[in-house]
Amino acid sequence: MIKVKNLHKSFDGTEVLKGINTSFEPGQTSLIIGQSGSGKTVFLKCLLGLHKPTKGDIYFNDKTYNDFTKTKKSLLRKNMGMVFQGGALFDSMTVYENVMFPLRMFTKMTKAEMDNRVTEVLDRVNLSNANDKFPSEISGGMQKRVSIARAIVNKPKFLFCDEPNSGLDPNTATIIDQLILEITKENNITTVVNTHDMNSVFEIGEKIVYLQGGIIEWEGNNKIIHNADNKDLISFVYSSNLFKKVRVAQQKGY
Ligand SMILES: Nc1ncnc2c1ncn2[C@@H]1O[C@H](COP(=O)(O)OP(=O)(O)OP(=O)(O)O)[C@@H](O)[C@H]1O
Repeated sequence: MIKVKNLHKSFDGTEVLKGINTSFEPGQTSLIIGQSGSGKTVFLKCLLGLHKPTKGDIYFNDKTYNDFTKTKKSLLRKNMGMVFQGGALFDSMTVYENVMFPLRMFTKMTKAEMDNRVTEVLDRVNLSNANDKFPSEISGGMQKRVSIARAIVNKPKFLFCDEPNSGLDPNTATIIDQLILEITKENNITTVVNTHDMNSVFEIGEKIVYLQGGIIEWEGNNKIIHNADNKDLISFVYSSNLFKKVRVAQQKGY
């Protein structure tokens, strides 16, 4: 569970986040959406502890970063998995080595234990045949699956995904969305996804936070978004003719 209380973040006196209050539940995929420059990345970086809030607090199971000693902060970070926008795989390492990397860095597992865990997660993301391949030898969708495997190999309690579908075709994007949703449920992870992908909003938007100008303008889920009374949100989500038709269908209860 993550609770965000009155979160502010400024850079050189310019306020980017202007008092965010929200929470993210375990076992649920929560999406942060909003126009370019609305503060999504800054918000995600605050959650990850990469930006220190100017004001306000973020609670991870009732503890804030401020409550923690250096050792406990690194323990918390160990409990966080991150899927980066571009995948951020190490080009010089095989798929297997990429996924093993966090275990080598953060645990004292034996080689046999690491082998078991890496095999388990690669199997989970349907990549058991790609162990010896390098990132340049696999498709973008497979790279994203490796990135997800690497993010969950340490059994994190919190999973953060920055634009996990960028650069993927719609079919592959749906597979990645479903994988994130399933892994969230199977492991009861608190998952927060930063996305521009409106398909994801409808597919996995169990909670949706709409940021505009550094504040939350609307919050809800994919079952009620078609009835939102926020004009900016509606024109943002249902911008294409196809999605306008989706909204009409949703309002008719299809
Ligand atoms: N390190 C920084 N220093 C100064 N300003 C920053 C910094 N990081 C972000 N900003 C500013 O904060 C604002 C919000 O940026 P942010 O990257 O969070 O937007 P975003 O919603 O993620 O946009 P996009 O969808 O295009 O990625 C922008 O005006 C940006 O210039």
